[in-house]
Amino acid sequence: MDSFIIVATIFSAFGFCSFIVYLVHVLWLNGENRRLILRRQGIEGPLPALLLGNVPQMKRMLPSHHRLMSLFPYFTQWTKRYGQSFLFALGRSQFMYVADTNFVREINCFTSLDMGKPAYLRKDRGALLGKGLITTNGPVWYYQRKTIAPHLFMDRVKDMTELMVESGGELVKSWDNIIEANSGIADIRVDDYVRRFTSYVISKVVFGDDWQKGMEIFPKSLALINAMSSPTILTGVPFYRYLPSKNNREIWRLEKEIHSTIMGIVKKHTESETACKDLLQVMIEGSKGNVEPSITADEFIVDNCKDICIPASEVTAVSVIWGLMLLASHPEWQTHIRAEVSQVCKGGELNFDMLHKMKAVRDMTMTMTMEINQLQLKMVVLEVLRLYPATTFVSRQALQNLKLGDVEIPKGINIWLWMLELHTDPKIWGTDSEKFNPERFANGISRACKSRQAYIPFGLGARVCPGQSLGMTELQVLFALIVSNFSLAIAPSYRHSPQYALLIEPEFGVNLLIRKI
Ligand code: HEM
Repeated sequence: MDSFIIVATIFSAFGFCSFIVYLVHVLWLNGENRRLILRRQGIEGPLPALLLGNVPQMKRMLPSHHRLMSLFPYFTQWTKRYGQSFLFALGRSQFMYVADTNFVREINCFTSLDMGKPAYLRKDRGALLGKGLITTNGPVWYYQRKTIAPHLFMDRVKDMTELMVESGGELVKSWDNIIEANSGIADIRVDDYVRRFTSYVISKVVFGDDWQKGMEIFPKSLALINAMSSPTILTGVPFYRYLPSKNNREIWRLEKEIHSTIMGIVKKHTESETACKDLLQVMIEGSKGNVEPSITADEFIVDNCKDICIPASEVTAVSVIWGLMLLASHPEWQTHIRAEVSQVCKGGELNFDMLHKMKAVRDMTMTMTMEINQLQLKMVVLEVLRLYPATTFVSRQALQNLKLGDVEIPKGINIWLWMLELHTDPKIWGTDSEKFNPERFANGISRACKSRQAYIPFGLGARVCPGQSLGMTELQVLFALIVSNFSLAIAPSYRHSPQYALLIEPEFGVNLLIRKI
C-alpha cells in the first residue's frame, strides 16, 4: 500500500510539473520565442505582462475622441520609442506593428498563401463574419475569392450605376421633403439615409428580386456590429465571447436571425423556375464546388453573403458619412464638384460614362497606375478615404515561417498596419498631411506622396478589397447627386467624436444644415 501511495504521489507530482511546464510554454514561452526571433533582427517593443500582454499599458493611455490621430495613443508613443516597426502583445497573441513603407511594399508583393488573415478574426468576429471571404485562408479562401470577386470587377459595377443613381434619387427626394417642410433649410442627421442607400444597392446586387427581404439583414448586422464592438481585441478579456452574458446572448440571437433570413431567400432561389442572375446565385453555384469539409454548403452561402453585404453597406456608408462631413466643412469643394457635374451632365441624369468622363480612376489596385489630371470629384473621394479610412487597420498573420524582404517572420505573428499613420505621415505627404486638401491628388496618387505604399484605403496585396470599384463608384455617385442638389454646412448640433468600434465612426452621427440650391 505504502509503495502504491509513493508511486501515485510521484505520478501526481510529475503530472503537476508537466502541467506547469505546459502552461508556461503556452502562456509565455511560445510568444517569447517568436518575439526573440524578431528582437534578434532589431525589432523591439514594450515588455508584455504575463496573460494580458500590453493591454494594461494600452488601457492606461486613454484615447482622445476629438482627434483621429489620438485614438491609439500607445501606437504613437511606441513608434516614437521603438521606430516604425515594433512588437506588442494582446493577451497571448503576438503582434508586429508596421508603418515602414518598405515593409508595406513587401507585404503588398507577397502572394503566397503562407500569409493570411489572423485567426482571432474568426474567433472574435465569427458571429458577424463566419467562415467567408474575409476570415478564411489558404485554398478555401482562394476558391471563394475566385468565385466571387470577378462579379465585382469594374465591368459589372458599370451595370450597377443606374441602381446607385436611382437609390441616390430617393435620398435626394427625402431630403427635399424635409427641407420644404422646414422653410428651405433643415438640420438632418445624414447617417441613416446614407446607410439606406448603400444597403439598397448591395441588397439588389446580392439578392436580386428578393432585395426587400434582403434589406432585413442590414439593421440586424448593424446591431450585431454594435453588440460586438466591445470588448474589442484591444481591450478584451480572454474567453469573454463564450460567457452567456446578456450581450453575448444578443449576439447569438442576431446571428441566428441573419442566418435564417438569408437561408429563406436561398430556398426561394433554389425553388425558382427562372434562373436568377444575382450574386446569391453565384454563391449557391459556388457552394457546390467547395472542397473544404469544415465549411458546409449553407455556411459557404450565408457567410459569404454576410462578408459581401456587411462591408458593402457599412464600410461604404461610414466613408460617405465622413465625406459629407468633410464637404460640409469645405464649401469651396462643393462648388468645384457642382461645377464639374453640371459641365459633364449638362442637365441630364448622371450615368457611368459621365462619371468616367470625369477622368477615370480606373482601378485602385496597386498594380495599376492612376491617370493623371484627375478631376475634382475623384480627388475629393481619394482625400476622404485618405483622412477617414473606415476600416482603420490592415491585418495579416504568418501562417508559416516566412520571409518579408530580409526579415524572418515566425509562424503565428500577427501584422498590423494602421492606415491613418501611413496616410498622414508628414515625411510622405508633406506638412499639410492632416489637412483636407484634395488638390494633392491632382496628378494621381503616386505624385501626391513620396511612397505609393503609403496609400492603402482598400488594403493591399492578394487580400485587397474586391469591392473597391463598387465602393469608389458609390461615393462618387452620392457626392455628385447630393452636392448638385444641396449646399451643406456643419450643424451646430454636430459633435466631432470619431470612435473606434470595429470601424472608425462618428460617435454621435453627422448632423448637417442642408439647403436646397
Ligand atoms: C469605400 C468602401 C470600402 C472600403 C474603404 C473598403 C476597405 C476594405 C479594406 C481595407 C479591406 C481589407 C483589405 C486587406 O486586408 O488588405 C477590405 C476587404 C474586403 N472588402 Fe472592402 N471596402 C469597401 C467597400 C467594399 C464593398 C462595396 C464590398 C463588397 C461588395 C467589400 C468587400 C470586401 C471583402 C469581401 C473583403 C475581404 C477580401 C479578402 O480578404 O479577400 N468592400 N475592404
